[in-house]
Amino acid sequence: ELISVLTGTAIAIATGAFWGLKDKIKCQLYECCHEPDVNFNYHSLDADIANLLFGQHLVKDVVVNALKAHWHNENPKKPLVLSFHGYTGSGKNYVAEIIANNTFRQGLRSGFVQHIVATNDFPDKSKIEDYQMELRNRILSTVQKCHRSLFIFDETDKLPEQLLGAIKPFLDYYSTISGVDFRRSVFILLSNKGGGKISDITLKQYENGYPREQLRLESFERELMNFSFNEKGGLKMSELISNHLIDHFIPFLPLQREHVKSCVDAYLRKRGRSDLVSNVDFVERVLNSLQYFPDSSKAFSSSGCKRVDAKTDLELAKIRPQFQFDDEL
Ligand SMILES: Nc1ncnc2c1ncn2[C@@H]1O[C@H](COP(=O)(O)OP(=O)(O)OP(=O)(O)O)[C@@H](O)[C@H]1O
Repeated sequence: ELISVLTGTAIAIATGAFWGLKDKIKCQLYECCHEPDVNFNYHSLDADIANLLFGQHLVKDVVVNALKAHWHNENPKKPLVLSFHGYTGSGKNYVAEIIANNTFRQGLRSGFVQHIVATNDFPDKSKIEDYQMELRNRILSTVQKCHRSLFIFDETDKLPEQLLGAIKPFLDYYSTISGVDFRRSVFILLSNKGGGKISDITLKQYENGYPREQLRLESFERELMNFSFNEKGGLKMSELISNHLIDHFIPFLPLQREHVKSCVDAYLRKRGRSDLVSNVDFVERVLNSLQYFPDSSKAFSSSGCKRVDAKTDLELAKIRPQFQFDDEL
């Protein structure tokens, strides 16, 4: 009897080792849904948001903690759904990318991250039914491969209502859909909706001379909910809201000149031109090549930090290289 117990144990160990080895080899070749390919790094996410993102204190407060709580919850009731709102160039896609980089080794290139851009992926209105099916299958098959998948819906405000309706069941409190458990995945909806309201609130704070860092999430959340409810075409969005499927509405504030300057500095460092960071004339030329609003105070950049790289490159191209100057002598 002892021999048979020992043999059984040896077989179990050998089988375990075999599967372990097989998994290891497979994961060397393909992406796997566990460490090190999928590993939420709370500390580096926190550090990245603190160091790389300028002027968005609310994002830092809410996003990092919401993700941390969801990731460490053994038994989440639903997927985490974050709705990012704000004007162009304020950092919505950038934050989604930072989240992907701190969760998946391959970042946005991971097979467990789906970046869905409404106007690009679903351009033809007459094909809505095909798109509905396609989108549903895309979501299902991704979560089937990894329950920790991340879905980024860019331009959610331009997503046809039928398509927004198609994703609704995935955001809901169901334990499984077609046998797939969605509760550990994360959905991030990006839109420009509410950008005007966010900017009004931030402008008022600015004009009253209070620091924007004093603005709290509550000042925006109700406004954003009302806005998404009432706006034309926001019907399905309002269904997501009334069913409490969106966990957090996160406002991206319009960026001030000082934040854009931080973007210019960061880009110069990335390009290996830290020497120009303290060159006031150069930095001012870049900043002046962007537009600001409103006319009265020019408080905010119209394109946030979006065109900073291109504008900085343009100014860099105008600088005559030193050696050329020497040559001419
Ligand atoms: N708050 C910010 N801090 C640092 N860099 C930023 C910030 N906002 C934007 N950027 C820079 O500008 C680029 C463009 O921003 P991003 O694509 O995130 O804007 P967006 O809010 O998603 O705009 P859109 O609504 O047009 O899609 C980013 O890749 C990043 O380099």
